[in-house]
Amino acid sequence: MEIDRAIKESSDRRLQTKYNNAVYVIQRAFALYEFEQVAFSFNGGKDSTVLLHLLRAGYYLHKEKINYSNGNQPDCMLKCPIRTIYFECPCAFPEINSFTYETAAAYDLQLEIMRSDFKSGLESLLKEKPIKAIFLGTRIGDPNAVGQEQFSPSSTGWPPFMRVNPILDWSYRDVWAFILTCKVKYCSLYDQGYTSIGSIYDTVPNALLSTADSSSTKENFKPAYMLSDGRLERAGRAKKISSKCESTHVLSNGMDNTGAHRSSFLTASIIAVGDEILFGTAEDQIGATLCQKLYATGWQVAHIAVVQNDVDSVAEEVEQRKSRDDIVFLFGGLGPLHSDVSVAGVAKAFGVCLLALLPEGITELLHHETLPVPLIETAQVISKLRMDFPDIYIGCHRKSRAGPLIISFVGKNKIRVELAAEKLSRRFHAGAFCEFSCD
Ligand SMILES: Cc1cc2nc3c(=O)[nH]c(=O)nc-3n(C[C@H](O)[C@H](O)[C@H](O)COP(=O)(O)O)c2cc1C
Ligand SMILES: Nc1ncnc2c1ncn2[C@@H]1O[C@H](COP(=O)(O)OP(=O)(O)OP(=O)(O)O)[C@@H](O)[C@H]1O
Ligand SMILES: [Mg+2]
Repeated sequence: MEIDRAIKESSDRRLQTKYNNAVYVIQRAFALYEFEQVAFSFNGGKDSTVLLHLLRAGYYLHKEKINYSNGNQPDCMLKCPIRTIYFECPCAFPEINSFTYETAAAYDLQLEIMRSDFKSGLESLLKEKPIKAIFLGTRIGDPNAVGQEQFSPSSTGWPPFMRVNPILDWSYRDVWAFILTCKVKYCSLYDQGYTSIGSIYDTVPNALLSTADSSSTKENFKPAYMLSDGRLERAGRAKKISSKCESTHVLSNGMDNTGAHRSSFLTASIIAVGDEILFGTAEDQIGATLCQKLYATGWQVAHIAVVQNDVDSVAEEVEQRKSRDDIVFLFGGLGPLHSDVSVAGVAKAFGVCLLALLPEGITELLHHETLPVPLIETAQVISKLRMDFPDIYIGCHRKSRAGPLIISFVGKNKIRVELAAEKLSRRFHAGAFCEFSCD
């Protein structure tokens, strides 16, 4: 099979691993479901083009396992008559439409054309056909990939089916390495500088591939596979500028979809997490420095915020900024202390779980060179103290990266505050605290 052979003959070890894993997922899906129970969601884009050829390879290898012979068919045309769903939209690029139709015909894909929105289209299709699993070319980094795994049931409110995402962990570079290594056809728009394709209203060539110089009148673009930083794959896609104003998008050519000019800067936002900044006991020094550095490198800082050490406050701020800005910086609240909730807040904003907390018994690894006690040990003691003193606010911060940990106790009853502080100091050896002050 030509795809399998091209990958095996290539010297790209990373691509071989990605290919093997994806084909494994596909073969497991073919083993789990009957052939008529699976469908392929194909839209002519680069990711679904990669998936098409992986499906062909997976289908061939699956069939081979159950002693199937494909006769004398030339293998570059190996068909995969899988049920294929295409949501055709009047706002699709004509090049995308024709590529989808031509490819479907070339590989004998059993095309089901849908002209409604995804959800209602799938609802009616699933009533008619015995579909249980749908292959998608979703990749980590796509806006809708958050929280998904290689096998992910459809979301609540959607008809029930399994989403199978064989290339979920593929990078932009992996996608192009596959396409170029296997020499498969792809939609012509990618040769004109488009790096991710949506509708004609929200997609332009990626400005990072522009070859324009001031003398030429027409702007030319390098092909998509020349984009060196895959993180900027969606730079040619419109950005929703406000959740309240769904219909207004900003394109990277500086125009919004109403034709008005807007800033063509990439935008950043900065979130500082720290009660101490809000109490006025510490100053945020990082934010201002970051603004200067970003501005100097051509970014526009659209927003800077300080939030409490509180999971929901962090989640709310991240949630709002992530859909508006190209990058969100967050600092503070990242250690092992009870008040360090930033990572949990970010996970909540993305609707995912935290993959790793720290296992017990690695306290020595967390020893901070200027702290006489491992930070994690302090964290445990303070957590316990918070249970004993629910009436006292216990905050922790450091003035600088190398500075000592400042633990503050705030409460209405001075005796209780002193008692809490004393209880803390008794838990550590003499000299662990270099200073003790009471306002
Ligand atoms: C076959 C198929 C299944 C989908 N299943 C889900 C789903 O279970 N949950 C969901 O929120 N969106 C689902 N979507 C919608 C996608 O998450 C996403 O909105 C879509 O690919 C469009 O991306 P766009 O909004 O950038 O055009 C599905 C889309 C397709 C084509
Ligand atoms: N109109 C559609 N019809 C069928 N499937 C679709 C449609 N739009 C998206 N999908 C599915 O969602 C996946 C992810 O879409 P996405 O736009 O990120 O990728 P792509 O179109 O393959 O490539 P690109 O990122 O270059 O646009 C597709 O690979 C496809 O499986
Ligand atoms: Mg697309």
